[in-house]
This record gives sequence, structure tokens and C-alpha cells, in this order.
Amino acid sequence: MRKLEKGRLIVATHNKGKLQEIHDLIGPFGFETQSAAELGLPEPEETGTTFEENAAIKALAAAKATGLPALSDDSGVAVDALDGAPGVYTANWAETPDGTRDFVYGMHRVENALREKGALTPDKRTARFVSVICIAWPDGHTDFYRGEVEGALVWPPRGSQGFGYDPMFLPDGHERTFGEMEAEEKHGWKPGMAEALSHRARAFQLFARDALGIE
Ligand SMILES: O=P(O)(O)OP(=O)(O)OP(=O)(O)OC[C@H]1O[C@@H](n2cnc3c(O)ncnc32)[C@H](O)[C@@H]1O
Ligand SMILES: [Mg+2]
Repeated sequence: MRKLEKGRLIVATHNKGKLQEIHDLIGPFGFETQSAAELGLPEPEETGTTFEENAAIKALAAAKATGLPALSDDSGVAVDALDGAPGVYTANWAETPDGTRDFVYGMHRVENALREKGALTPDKRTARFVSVICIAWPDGHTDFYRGEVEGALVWPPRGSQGFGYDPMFLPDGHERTFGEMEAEEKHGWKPGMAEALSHRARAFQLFARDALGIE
């Protein structure tokens, strides 16, 4: 694992909700961050079949375009009764026939797929959110950090916080969905804290330990 020196860091995403969470997580550590979207970089095509492959595509594209280290996140929700779908295709499931992204539509699609499988009782609605963070350097070096959180999908969706599929996801041991949680409760993490809750914060925790030397 390569250490990341303080300085400019590109956050290789075009998703505002994700960017906000990454800013919250990396903010305290003194990096000067800019996102790929803010820099007007194109969104690379995510042609991989794993979170790692897609995270590498995004981070390497941004690192090579800017000559700076770049951090990406590839994430999604994997539903057991759907054999891990939508998984790496979670964003695609929210694409409407007219080509826009609509997460109410995406959540309906997941719910319809569960209904078709007869997976309507809580014990059959188990799922996990997965986040793979990739840090890439312009020389092509990459490191990966994976975080996961187990939970269940609820219907109807609850809450208007967060982004994407948050209103549908109830993490194990909690009574509120990610959509009903404050930012701090979903993805808050500070050095010394035992374990963060969200998949992204858990991946970030591993990144902070290995790449930044912060426990
Ligand atoms: O690729 P970038 O530009 O980073 O942004 P994206 O939104 O396309 O991100 P992904 O390709 O990684 O797709 C992840 C999908 O999973 C959803 N997702 C990921 N993390 C989530 C979270 O913490 N809460 C809710 N939905 C999440 C998100 O809304 C996307 O639809
Ligand atoms: Mg994407």
C-alpha cells in the first residue's frame, strides 16, 4: 500500500451525494480536493464487471488527466434474493427509458424484482451496500479498500436524507433507514472511532489507516 502525501487530490466522481460524503470524510486531513465533475473531466465508461475494475477505471482516468493522485468510489447495493443484483449495475437500474437517472424509479425496479421472486418477508429482503475506494497515481499505481454494511430493504422507502437508494436500506441493528439518518450517523467517522456505519465510511477507514497512517 502506497502512502498518500498531503496536497492536491482529485475526487474522481460525478455524483454529488457521494462527493459530499467523501468531502466529509477526507476534510479533516488537510487535502486540497477537487472533483472530476468540477474540473469538467468526462465521465469514463464503467465497462468493468466488478466494483474494483470500475473504481480503477474512474480513478486512473482522473489521475492520468490531471497528473495528480485521484480517489474514486464504486459502489452499489447487492440483494441476496436477486443473486447480488443490482450490484455493479446499481446506477444503471435507476436509468429511465428517457435516459435520466431517477432513484425512485430504481427503487421501484428493485422492489418489483423482489416481488417477482416472492421475496416479500423481511428475512428474504437481506442486502448489503458495498463501496470500493480506489486511489490511483498518474504512474498507474492503484490501491483498493472495500467496505460493506449488511441490512435489509424496506418498502415503501423512508426518509429524504442522503442520496440514491438510501431510503430503501435499513442497516442491521438500526431502526431508521439511511434515508432517515443524519449525515453524521450514516457516514461519520473520526480517528479513534471503533467502526463507522456506512459501506463508504468503512472503506474510507481502511484507506485512512493504510494510505494516511491514521487509525
Ligand atoms: O461513478 P460516479 O461518478 O462516482 O457516480 P455514480 O453515481 O455513477 O456511482 P457508481 O457508478 O459507483 O454507482 C453507484 C450507485 O449506487 C448508489 N449508491 C452508492 N452508494 C450509495 C449510498 O451510500 N447510498 C445510496 N445509494 C448509493 C448510487 O446512487 C449509484 O446509483
Ligand atoms: Mg458511475
